[in-house]
Amino acid sequence: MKRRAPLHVAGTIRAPGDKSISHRALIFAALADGETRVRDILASADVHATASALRAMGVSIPELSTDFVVRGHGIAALTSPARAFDCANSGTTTRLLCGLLAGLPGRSARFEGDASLSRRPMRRVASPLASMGAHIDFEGAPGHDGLPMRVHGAQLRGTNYVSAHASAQVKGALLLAGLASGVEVVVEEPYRSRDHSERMLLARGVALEVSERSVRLPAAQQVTAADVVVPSDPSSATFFAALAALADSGELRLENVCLNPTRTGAFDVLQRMGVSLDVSEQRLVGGELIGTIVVRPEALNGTTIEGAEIPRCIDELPMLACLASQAAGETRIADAAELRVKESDRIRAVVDNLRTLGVDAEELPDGMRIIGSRTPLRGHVITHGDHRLAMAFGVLGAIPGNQITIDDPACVDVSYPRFWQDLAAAVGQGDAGVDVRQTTASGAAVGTPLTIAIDGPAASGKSSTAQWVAQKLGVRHVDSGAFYRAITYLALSTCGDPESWVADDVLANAPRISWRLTERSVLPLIDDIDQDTALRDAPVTRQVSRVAQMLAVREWVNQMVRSAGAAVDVVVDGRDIGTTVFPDAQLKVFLVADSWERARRRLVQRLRRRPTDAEIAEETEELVARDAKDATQSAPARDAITIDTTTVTQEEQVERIVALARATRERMVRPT
Ligand SMILES: Nc1ncnc2c1ncn2[C@@H]1O[C@H](COP(=O)(O)OP(=O)(O)OP(=O)(O)O)[C@@H](O)[C@H]1O
Ligand SMILES: Nc1ccn([C@H]2C[C@H](O)[C@@H](COP(=O)(O)O)O2)c(=O)n1
Repeated sequence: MKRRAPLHVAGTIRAPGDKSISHRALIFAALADGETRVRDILASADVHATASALRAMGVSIPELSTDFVVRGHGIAALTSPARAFDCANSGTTTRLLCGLLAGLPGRSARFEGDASLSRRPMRRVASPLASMGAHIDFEGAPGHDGLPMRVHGAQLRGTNYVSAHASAQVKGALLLAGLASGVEVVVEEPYRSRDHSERMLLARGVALEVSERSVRLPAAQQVTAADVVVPSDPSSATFFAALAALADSGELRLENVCLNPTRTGAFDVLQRMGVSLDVSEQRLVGGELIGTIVVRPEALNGTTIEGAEIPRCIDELPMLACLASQAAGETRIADAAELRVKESDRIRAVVDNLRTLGVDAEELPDGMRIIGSRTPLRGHVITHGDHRLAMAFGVLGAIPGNQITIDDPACVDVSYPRFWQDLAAAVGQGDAGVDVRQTTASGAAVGTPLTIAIDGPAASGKSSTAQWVAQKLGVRHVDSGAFYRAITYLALSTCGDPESWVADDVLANAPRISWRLTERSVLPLIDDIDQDTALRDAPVTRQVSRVAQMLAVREWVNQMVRSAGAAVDVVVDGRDIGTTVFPDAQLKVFLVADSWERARRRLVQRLRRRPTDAEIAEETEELVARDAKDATQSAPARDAITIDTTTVTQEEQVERIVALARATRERMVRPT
């Protein structure tokens, strides 16, 4: 089938710093006694997790920027962190620092992560470390070998570890454990995995012996400080190489790309599929080969990707699979079972999404089979919060004629925060400031986020319904009332008599409030701690309406809520979400219920028993009084759909909103 409009791709892309090298730049700087200047680091969520963890161990690391200096004090000076490491979504942070901590006698740390990271297996690092004498406890359910885990550092024995997988994270963890305990470590792998650790350690005076499939770290090695310039990440550059390959005309120049041979498998695959790639300006910087790649479109053919090539392109496989959906013939990916334990089960997620879009794709135990075609692709992609899925399908969404929405475009922050702007620029949508998620050159909606506003009076069921709807749709939930409650909670202890509260004093506490995503819900944190129960207590509930009347506080909450709900599919609940906070929400619902019924539900929720009529009557009075205090900001938006829930079950109202959301999404993907 013919495309509706040609795709012209042009310009120069300098993809962000390499993620693997960025983590290691910080870690090796922390091991050295001296200053390390770090330039062009990837300042993404994953790398922030490593930086925070190292700071908590006493290393001086300023805010990440394009040029900064890390001051390490040597391995012996590393301390136990005062709080658990928040590894967020980062497997590299977890596995590498697990190795380092395990080899530091007398130190210990608890490792925590988000839901996706907590599902990922850690035994692959814990087992070889345990064979060296390390103590690692998994604190989750019995049999669960993921986070949370506690690592107790010890003086380890040397090891000669023969690994069943080619894994740079396992290899890196063992080398760090050996460095920390000063013992010999030999790691043998079935294929050569990424060798950034080896290159960087050699450049820092460590006497490593490296051969094709093994590395030997002699005992008692010191790491010296050495400046780093981080090259562009070839995994990130691959998205743009694929985009250029899919174009009808133009050429894209990818600058400063890391061409380490353990990382360039995807470029080999692209060439085999017929893509024209010219590599020039090659040079060695800090032990890494760097160069420029110019990509031009060509007719694409399917291929087979398997065996030793897999570790060299493991992170690029989602993009290569998406590219295969546009190539002539069949593409087969095998020997890649590792994909199932990445940020998502990337075999299942890629195949499911391709099939949703209309591609003939089949899941294999260790890979997938894809039959290419040029039929326009339509549908909604579920990323499971996986950055590489968002970007791979984002590239397909940029092809004219395709209509693809993406549930969580913001998850690209993990490795490529500027991805959507760079994509917009490459497909000729003007300045890098243009957001390709809104529309592409083809007019296709590429991940235009769906915003659902749920407003209504107290105890009408907003937050529980919003949370349930968000869960069913697989999108984010933000409870705006929780932010009013958080700032009220702090005012209670810092602002004296509530009668004399003024906005400036109340807002002085705002810097102590942040938010974090747990599962799918945004949680306000106070001094980094979740105070959920206290926020629902009577003292806060009694004063929160007063605070919610302060215009400056409303502005602050609106900003917090907008930042928590920006650029992702989201359900937000409150009083003025559809009118003020997200007036452009595509779906607005206003929940109402008889005040007696609302009071009854609130009491059931609070008392966990059937309330008496007298109790309900008293609670009804309080609710009505609260409604009056919140009345100014609580009117329904003109385009809101009002649902009276007095006589329906909560499940029914959730189903109704989910159906409305699906219909809304359908209209967004296929505008009439
Ligand atoms: N249709 C329904 N039938 C029975 N119970 C319901 C129904 N809808 C909501 N509920 C229950 O009512 C209680 C109050 O709901 P919820 O806390 O979500 O209200 P809210 O509007 O967010 O309240 P607030 O504004 O005070 O935060 C919850 O226990 C919820 O499960
Ligand atoms: N968008 C919002 C959300 C909440 N409020 C007010 C209403 C209440 O007084 C208070 C707490 O809300 P709840 O948790 O009970 O939903 O915050 C508001 O004015 N605007």
